Amino acid sequence: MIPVAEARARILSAFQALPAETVPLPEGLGRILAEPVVARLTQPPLDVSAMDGWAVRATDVATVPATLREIGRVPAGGRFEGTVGPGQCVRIFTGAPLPAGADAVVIQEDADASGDSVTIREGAGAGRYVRKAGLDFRAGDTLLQPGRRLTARDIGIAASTNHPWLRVRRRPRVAILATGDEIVMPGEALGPSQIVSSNSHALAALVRSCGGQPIDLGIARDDAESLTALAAGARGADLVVTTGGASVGDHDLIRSVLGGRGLALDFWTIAMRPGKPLMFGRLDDTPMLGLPGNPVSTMVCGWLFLRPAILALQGAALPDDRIAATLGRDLPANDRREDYLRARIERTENGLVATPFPAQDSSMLSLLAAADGLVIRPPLAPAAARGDAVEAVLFTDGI
Ligand SMILES: Nc1nc2c(c(=O)[nH]1)N[C@H]1C(S)=C(S)[C@@H](COP(=O)(O)OP(=O)(O)OC[C@H]3O[C@@H](n4cnc5c(N)ncnc54)[C@H](O)[C@@H]3O)O[C@H]1N2
Ligand code: MOO
Repeated sequence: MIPVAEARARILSAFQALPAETVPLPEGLGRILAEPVVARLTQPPLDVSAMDGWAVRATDVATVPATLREIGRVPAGGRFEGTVGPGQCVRIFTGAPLPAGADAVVIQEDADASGDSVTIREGAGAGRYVRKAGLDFRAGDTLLQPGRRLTARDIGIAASTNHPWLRVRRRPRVAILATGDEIVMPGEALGPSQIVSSNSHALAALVRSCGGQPIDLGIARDDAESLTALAAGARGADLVVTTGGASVGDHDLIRSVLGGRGLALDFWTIAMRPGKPLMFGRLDDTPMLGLPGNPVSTMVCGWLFLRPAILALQGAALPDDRIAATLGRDLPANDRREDYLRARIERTENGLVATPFPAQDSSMLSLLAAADGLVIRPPLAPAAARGDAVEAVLFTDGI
């Protein structure tokens, strides 16, 4: 059994970023940026008004009230060709370019207009309500760095600088192979001792939420022929994930069958609960992560080992999902496996409080669905009391 941190490091070292591809801007949402987004223009392109009112010369309104003559008007998208001279002003609207000669804007609430005569009641210093050209960004500025998962805000800024498409990492193709005679697909007729392959679906959803493209290879029966045939479908994937058949029982065939058919293991078994029989290696040329079949073990290992691999394939940094919390209940001493306890995590006036559920059996998906995260108990940790400091994983979108 190798430590959790070593398993994670060995898995991560096997992956590098996939090539980039070009996608239309709206399809960039959630993708990992492969090349910097550099401003193609300056924003705003000219000095513009931030308000509706009159463009003035600040010196003309240094003493108020002051009466000016309106010599024209300029809407957003328009342009006033003349120059504002002493005693003159131009009617202006939000976003419109400031006319030559003017250096400030008086908002319309502070002025009274009658014909072309405008009486200013509140003065405005030079630069008042003027957005200088380039206030937001200038052509050539780097606005977004590679490795970033694109948000709606990022799509907005890329659009504002006139990028119709983006360079993002190709979505990793992740083949998912379930195993077991007792497993059937949702919707299929269930025999008395059969169960639904929740793992296939939960893993596919996890893959998708990390930016990958899941490929369902189906459910291999507990025989060498079925397993070999379905595992062949992994060819061409960037990663194959198996679930079940990882342990030591007579029907746990992943190592015994695939071992003779192209599987080269890097490691098998880690000092972790849930997830002890985790395996990692290559199936021919395809990296392979063998997850334990228990549904909670599959998903907790999916979060801790599969997600980082999919992010590494996209050149994305692993978001920090660790938090400091205080324990909401007493815990017994731990054995030599690093324990990940499903827990409710609440924000209180004393900070985050993490309360592990009393039951932790790795078949109980209901408690995983109810959990906000996982309290981490290091190997051989002594008994802990309510109120003690603990580290926890906080689930974010995707699990
Ligand atoms: N003698 C030992 N027995 C076991 C050990 C051990 O060290 N010695 N380890 C236990 C641990 S820990 C785990 S975790 C499990 C993992 O075993 P497998 O990876 O071989 O998983 P299976 O036996 O195939 O299945 C376990 C459990 O999960 C259910 N399952 C499997 N696939 C799915 C699926 N796609 N969707 C939903 N549920 C699934 C399956 O029906 C079993 O109930 O081994 C322990 N045993
Ligand atoms: O490691 Mo198993 O995942 O404890 O049930």
